[in-house]
Amino acid sequence: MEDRVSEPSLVLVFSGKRKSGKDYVTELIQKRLGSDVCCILRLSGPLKEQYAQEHGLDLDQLMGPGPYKEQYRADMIRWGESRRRQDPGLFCRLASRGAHQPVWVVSDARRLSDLQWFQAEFPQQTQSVRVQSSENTRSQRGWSFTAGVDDAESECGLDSGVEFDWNVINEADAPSLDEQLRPILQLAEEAASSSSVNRN
Ligand SMILES: Nc1ncnc2c1ncn2[C@@H]1O[C@H](COP(=O)(O)OP(=O)(O)OP(=O)(O)O)[C@@H](O)[C@H]1O
Ligand SMILES: C[C@@](O)(CCOP(=O)(O)O)CC(=O)O
Repeated sequence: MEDRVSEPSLVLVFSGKRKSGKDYVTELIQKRLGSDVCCILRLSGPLKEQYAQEHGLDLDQLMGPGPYKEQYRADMIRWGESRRRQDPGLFCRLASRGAHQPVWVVSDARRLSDLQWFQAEFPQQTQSVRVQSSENTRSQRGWSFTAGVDDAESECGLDSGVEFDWNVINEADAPSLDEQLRPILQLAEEAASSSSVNRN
């Protein structure tokens, strides 16, 4: 693996629908664990970087939560799919370049091939996490159904056929995120401390 500094002790692979809160939840995990222990890997990061460069777009806005990226989403999906057809692990590999923390949080798996890549590379360490929110809640966060996006593989590729190790309900009337994330954070802390023992 090019540029990999060290093997992770735990890889948490997150997926969820648009505006389910994948970024929000994964950023909360990183905040709780600290950025020395936990890095966030966005598979869409290298994809958006290259897409922005080729199309002369504003990368910061493409990376953010606002409406800008939605104008380009359908075309970015097509563009990314053509790259993935040539090399299904491309964005997984690029996103994990240089990651050195013991806990990796992959914020945006969308296809079975994304999850399978991490499971194949790190069979002992990989756990899958699904973030769930109702359509009503997602709409309040700015989501509206877009044909060609919300009914395509990018949004539906992990809807069935996967038994997630963890499910997080990101809703106001669900138990607090801190409460739901407690066992995951505990696992991550154990993984991080076993990695520091092994490294010393
Ligand atoms: N539990 C929460 N409390 C408050 N705000 C939230 C919560 N979850 C998500 N949000 C807000 O909802 C919006 C969408 O969340 P986020 O960007 O994390 O979703 P996402 O699944 O990464 O979306 P996408 O990939 O479609 O951009 C953001 O503005 C975020 O701050
Ligand atoms: C193009 C794409 O990477 C956009 C992801 O954007 P975001 O994670 O929703 O901000 C989706 C995809 O890979 O199909």
